[in-house]
Amino acid sequence: MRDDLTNRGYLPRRNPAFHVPAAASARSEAAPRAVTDTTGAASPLDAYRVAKEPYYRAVADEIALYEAAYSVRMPMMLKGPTGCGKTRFVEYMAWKLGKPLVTVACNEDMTASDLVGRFLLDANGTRWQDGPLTMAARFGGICYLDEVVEARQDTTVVIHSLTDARRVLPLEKKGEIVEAHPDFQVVISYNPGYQSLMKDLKQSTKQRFGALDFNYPEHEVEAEIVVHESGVGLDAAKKLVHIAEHARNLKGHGLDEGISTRMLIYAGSLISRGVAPLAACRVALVRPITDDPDMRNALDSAVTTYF
Ligand SMILES: Nc1ncnc2c1ncn2[C@@H]1O[C@H](COP(=O)(O)OP(=O)(O)OP(=O)(O)O)[C@@H](O)[C@H]1O
Repeated sequence: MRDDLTNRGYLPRRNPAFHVPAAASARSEAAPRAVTDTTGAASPLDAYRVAKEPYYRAVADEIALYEAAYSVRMPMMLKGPTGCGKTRFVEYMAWKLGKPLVTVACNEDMTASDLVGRFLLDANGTRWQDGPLTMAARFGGICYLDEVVEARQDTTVVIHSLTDARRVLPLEKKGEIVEAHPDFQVVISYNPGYQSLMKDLKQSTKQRFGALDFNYPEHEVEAEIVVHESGVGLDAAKKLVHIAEHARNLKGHGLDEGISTRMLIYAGSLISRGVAPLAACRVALVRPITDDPDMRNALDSAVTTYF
């Protein structure tokens, strides 16, 4: 049930910051494909397999481009506004390529040790615990740093030696240099709308990545996604997309960000469970994105145009 809800967008996939993907808990359906390190031992990344095919509706040639990038282990940057499908895409690609996916939700309190690892004290003394980046590098996973720009620049630089020709990670505290497993890849997500001079990636970080642009899909495709993910009918889904398009035109004119595909799925989910469309749109589309009374009125009247 939880997986069903997660796949339909009701439940968060990425909290806490360093997590086992929801799909991993439903692993029993797929034949287990053990991850091995170079010595052939089983790996802790087994828990990070995406076992069930995630629903992903391709919008252009992003799947082929990503596959080509992965074939040369090019680090990738997924650029686009919030809730437009970047995370779903990387989950789908990890499944398609049969690689474990280790996701880290970046934040400004994150330190390099949170990524790389640290010594822990337990009953038997101190022991080293790999962080998510080290684990993915050691055992060959895709490490997805979501909203990487939220991390401080001195944290982000730890990925530099892994994202150029060296493909190594020095663990200074441990006195070890980890050579990245051949399957290892770093993927970051980046919302260009949020960037400011104070908060941006260094050029020396950006230039280590290939980049794929994401945006809200065109009308028919977005409606198809909303139908699939929320269970709402196609007519209502199309109306929801019209409302979103209206709001997206107000970005920069009173709205910081437009209504995302994720929000449309929330609205569709409420409608498909019997909530009146006006109320569903207010709760899921209008109230979350603005507190400005005039803007709320403008969006409410856009809603009443369609419902
Ligand atoms: N092309 C798509 N195919 C299938 N589902 C999609 C697609 N685009 C968006 N979605 C749906 O929209 C929801 C939000 O997308 P997702 O979580 O991938 O956004 P995101 O771009 O990673 O957002 P954020 O930057 O906030 O993390 C997904 O859970 C999925 O249901």
